Order: sequence, then C-alpha cells, then structure tokens
Amino acid sequence: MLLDQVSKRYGRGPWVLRDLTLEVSGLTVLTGANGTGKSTLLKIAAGVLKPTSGRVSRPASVGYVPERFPSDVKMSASAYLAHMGRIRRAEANDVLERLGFVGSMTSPMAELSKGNAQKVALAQAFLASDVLVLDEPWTGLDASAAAELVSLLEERTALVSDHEGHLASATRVDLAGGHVTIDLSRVSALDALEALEGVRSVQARGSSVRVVVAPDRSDQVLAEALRLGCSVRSVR
Ligand SMILES: Nc1ncnc2c1ncn2[C@@H]1O[C@H](COP(=O)(O)OP(=O)(O)OP(=O)(O)O)[C@@H](O)[C@H]1O
Repeated sequence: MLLDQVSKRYGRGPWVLRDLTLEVSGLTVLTGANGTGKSTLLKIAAGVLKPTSGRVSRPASVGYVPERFPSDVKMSASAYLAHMGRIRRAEANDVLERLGFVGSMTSPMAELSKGNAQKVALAQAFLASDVLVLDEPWTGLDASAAAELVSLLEERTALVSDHEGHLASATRVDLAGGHVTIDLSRVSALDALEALEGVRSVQARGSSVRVVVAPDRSDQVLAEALRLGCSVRSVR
C-alpha cells in the first residue's frame, strides 16, 4: 500500500496532514501525540476518508478496525461475521477463538462488552487477505488477548496505531508531535505562506499573522517568510 504526498484538512480548518508519503510493506506502527492525525491517516489508508490532495494505492482486500467500532449494531456477531465473510469471499477465521471471545454469538452486538465487541471488530478485519489498517486495536482487550493480537500480526502487512508500544520491533512512523508558532507582521501574501510545506494553519490576528508549522519545517518557513518581506515578531 502506498500513500503518496497525502494532505488532509477538514473544511477550511488547519492542515492535519501535509505531503505525507508512506509505503506499507510489512508491519508498520503509527505513533504521535493526541491530535497529530493518526486516525485521520488510518481512515485515508482504509479508504473511508478522502485526502484533500495526494493519492493512495491500495490492494483489493483491506481490513479496517476504526478507533470506535460501531456499538449499536443490531446484528449478532455470528450474522455479522458471516455477512463480512460473504462480502470478502473469505473462509471463517479462528481469530475470535484465539482472542478468547466469551460473549454471545447470537445476541445483538450492541449487548457485547467492549472487549468482546473489539474482538469481533478484529475478526472481521482479519478476513481481509492483503492489508490491515488498525486504529488502536488493543483498546479494551485483556492481557492474554493483547498478547495474542501481537502474534496474529506477525507476518502480516499492516498499518497500526499503537500508543502503548505493543509492537516494539515493527517499523515506526511518527507523526511529528508538537508545532512551532510564528507571529509575523507586514504580511502581503497569506496564500504564499499557506502553500509552504509544513504549514498547518495561517490566521490573521489584527495587524499580525500567526503561522503554525510542523517543528521540522520551521526554519524553512521562517526563511521563506523573510524572503516574502514579512517581519518576524516571535517564534515559540
Ligand atoms: N471530522 C472532523 N472534523 C474536523 N476536524 C477533525 C475531524 N476529525 C479529526 N479532526 C481534527 O483533526 C486533528 C487530528 O485528529 P485525529 O483524530 O486524526 O488525531 P489522532 O492522532 O488520531 O488523535 P488521538 O491520539 O487523540 O486519537 C485534530 O485536530 C482533530 O480535531
């Protein structure tokens, strides 16, 4: 799976992702502080959200576990997994068994405990044959299920957010946490600032303009702002 120069902003809001290129060919862990865009990136990778710009090439069969698995599903676990198996043209797997599912297979899934519902979410994702996209998949799992999930992921191609560090040896991609705030005056070209790589938002505030930048791009943005004739009031 390849994400090529992917950028995302919600409406006219700040850029959440900017020019992100990522190839997922083995087990890849996504890390980053709260709000850095992990769930956004995973939704884009899974195809449930469109990037604002950039391209995603994904194989035919992608399994996805969202951050919050729908909790109000009226179907039973058994009916739901049979349905997903038909859609995927996949044989039933032993994931529920391996994760130690102890809920009812025939009651509405809305009645399952959080951990058991998460095990159903994982079982349907593992029906996919190519790539897995899993958003904090350990949520709600007990210790033995958590360890079993680590071994289920061995040898799979997967993009997984994992802030608890379950997958210590996987390839890591860190969505840079934090930001640098640059206050500028004498700004004549807001659009030119906004278009710079690493810029997450540009806001006019009275006579100054506040630019929020990814930490690894702040020097380049400062240099470009000076070249555009801006005065720098503060950087923090
Ligand atoms: N539907 C939405 N509409 C507007 N803004 C959104 C939406 N979804 C997410 N955002 C914003 O995008 C940014 C990234 O959110 P996202 O949920 O992708 O981060 P995250 O890294 O997964 O966070 P966490 O670790 O807290 O789950 C946040 O500033 C969030 O407010």
